[in-house]
Amino acid sequence: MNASSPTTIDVTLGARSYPVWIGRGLLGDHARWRTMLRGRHALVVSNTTVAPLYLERVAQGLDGLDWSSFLLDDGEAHKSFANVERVLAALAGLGATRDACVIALGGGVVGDLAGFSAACWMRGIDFIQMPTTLLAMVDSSVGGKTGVNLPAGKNLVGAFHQPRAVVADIDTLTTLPVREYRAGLAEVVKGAAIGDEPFFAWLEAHADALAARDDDAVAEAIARKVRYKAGVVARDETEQGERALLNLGHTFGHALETAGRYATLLHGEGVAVGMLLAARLSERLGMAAADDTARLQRLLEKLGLPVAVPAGMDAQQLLALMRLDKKNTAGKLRLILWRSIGEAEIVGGVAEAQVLAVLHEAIAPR
Ligand SMILES: NC(=O)c1ccc[n+]([C@@H]2O[C@H](COP(=O)([O-])OP(=O)(O)OC[C@H]3O[C@@H](n4cnc5c(N)ncnc54)[C@H](O)[C@@H]3O)[C@@H](O)[C@H]2O)c1
Ligand SMILES: O=C(O)C(=O)C[C@@H](O)[C@H](O)[C@H](O)COP(=O)(O)O
Ligand SMILES: [Zn+2]
Repeated sequence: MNASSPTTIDVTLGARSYPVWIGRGLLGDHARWRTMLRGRHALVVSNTTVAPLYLERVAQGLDGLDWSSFLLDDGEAHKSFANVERVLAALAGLGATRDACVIALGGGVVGDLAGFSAACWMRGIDFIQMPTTLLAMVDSSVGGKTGVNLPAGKNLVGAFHQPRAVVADIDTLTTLPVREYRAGLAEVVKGAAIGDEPFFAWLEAHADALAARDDDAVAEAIARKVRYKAGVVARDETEQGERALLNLGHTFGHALETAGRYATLLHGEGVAVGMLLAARLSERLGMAAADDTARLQRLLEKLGLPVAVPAGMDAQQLLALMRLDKKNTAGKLRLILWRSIGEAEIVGGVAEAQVLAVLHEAIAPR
């Protein structure tokens, strides 16, 4: 895999189809992504950690355009409505017209917020995802879910707004801290756990290589996960059905992230713990076998991911946060559970008592 021959995976959505390019040196491959910019204006949204590392590489490709950058402070807490307003003010300052393009350079926080800002400006302009975390490459940059958090919960405000292209330059992963890298692996495991048992078995077989950040294993894991997600999104762009499966572990995980005020668990870490809680709930409801839970836990541990609810969390508070999850209907919890590895399903009307039992057990195990 190199700059001249990246892996290309198309997200097929008719006239709004777009390529996901995965390879080395892609931020500097200006000829490739510059063709995606239609107008005269571009706003690069990044953050104070990523911009010093990679903004210059992107800036060289914007020569001749009216462009500027807007940098967020680092962290999930900055995926906020207030920052959307600031990005929109930056677009206004640039004089951005409807053919302008927002470029999201960073992890999922930058991508979600920049994408939502692009969806709002003049009722929707182009944006390009340039993911620089593993999590953003395998998940958040693909599929067009954009949005921000509210104090009441994660991603409560947002829009489906697809990017024009995704430029995943895997060279950027060399500077990614190990904890962030591992958090990205959780979303890879999730894809396999939902609907691809052979991929799950491949992850088990390559867990040591992935934990050691072996280049070939990482590149293959990225491509396999993106191919899987692109297929789901193409079949169900706005989550009327199948796409909800991509939320495995998220009802619990989002509650854990929010309860910790984004200072305790990273998103991917919340998903790791959340998947395990979903597996235990599946077991409790008689849907799945304990062996599958154990297999999931072993893989997460091998990849260096947390598997326990952090100390000090309260089951009732977590349940209250779960009640605001977007999948719920008619005041009832709707969760993604599984029958076995690779066979997840949407389960409505889950009794709160069962969820609480799983939470209590996890918080104070016997
Ligand atoms: N839209 C979706 O479909 C979707 C999917 C999954 C997650 N998400 C969202 O994505 C967010 C999590 O994304 P994330 O895990 O990328 O977190 P993040 O955006 O906070 O990035 C993680 C950390 O890595 C730093 N960083 C980024 N790239 C770097 C690099 N190359 N080198 C060094 N440091 C780098 C960032 O500054 C940050 O400190 C959450 O808000 C989550 O809700 C959205
Ligand atoms: O793309 C999707 O669909 C997902 O659910 C991917 C998730 O990994 C991601 O965290 C997403 O942001 C969650 O969305 P939400 O609808 O639960 O807010
Ligand atoms: Zn996620």
